[in-house]
Amino acid sequence: MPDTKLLVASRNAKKLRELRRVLDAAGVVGIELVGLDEVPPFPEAPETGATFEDNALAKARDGAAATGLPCVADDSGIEIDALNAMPGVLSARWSGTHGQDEANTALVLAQLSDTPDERRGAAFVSACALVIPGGTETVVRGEWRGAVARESHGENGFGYDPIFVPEGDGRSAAQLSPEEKDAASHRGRALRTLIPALEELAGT
Ligand SMILES: O=P(O)(O)OP(=O)(O)OP(=O)(O)OC[C@H]1O[C@@H](n2cnc3c(O)ncnc32)[C@H](O)[C@@H]1O
Ligand SMILES: [Mg+2]
Repeated sequence: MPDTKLLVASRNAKKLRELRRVLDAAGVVGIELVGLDEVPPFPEAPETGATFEDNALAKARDGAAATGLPCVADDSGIEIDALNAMPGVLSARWSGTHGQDEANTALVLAQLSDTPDERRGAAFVSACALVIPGGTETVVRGEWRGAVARESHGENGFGYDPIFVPEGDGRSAAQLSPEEKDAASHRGRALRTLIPALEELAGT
């Protein structure tokens, strides 16, 4: 039986690499991951949902509708206690332009410049949606608790990783190896709860 193609609908290359790594590590046999660059371009709804779940579902629905393939998508961000859980769904464009990781982290560090250690709590959140054309829709959430550092450290990962220090670790998320991050991260946690739905999709 040929592998079931699963479209992974993300245009963030570093996030896509993580999505693929976690799904591969999950060892779900019978699934072939397909990237957006392997399918004809299609219009994507703006990410204007109020929640990570709304946005993840919109991205996965768009991908499934445009290609007829089962589609998984992630919407994620950082929720900072001292900013009333912002940037949240605005994480990618917090500094005003989409995907400017350094500008986003610099702005957050400036906003928390006088925030004491005990009030620098934060959590990464990932909502992952799996939409099967003519079939089920599954949305799951993973969270990763930590704190916002006072300066950037580390070269790994992407986005806010250099200023996020996971609970129980003195290093930033950008100082973790990819495997260490996947084992603990919001995205790893969310995707691992999708495994039963993925195994059902693969017919295994
Ligand atoms: O929507 P897609 O195409 O998947 O790509 P994106 O980068 O726009 O992704 P989101 O809309 O989900 O925004 C996620 C933003 O939240 C931040 N973020 C999400 N996951 C992260 C992680 O694991 N480490 C660091 N920052 C993360 C980072 O700034 C991302 O740009
Ligand atoms: Mg996005």
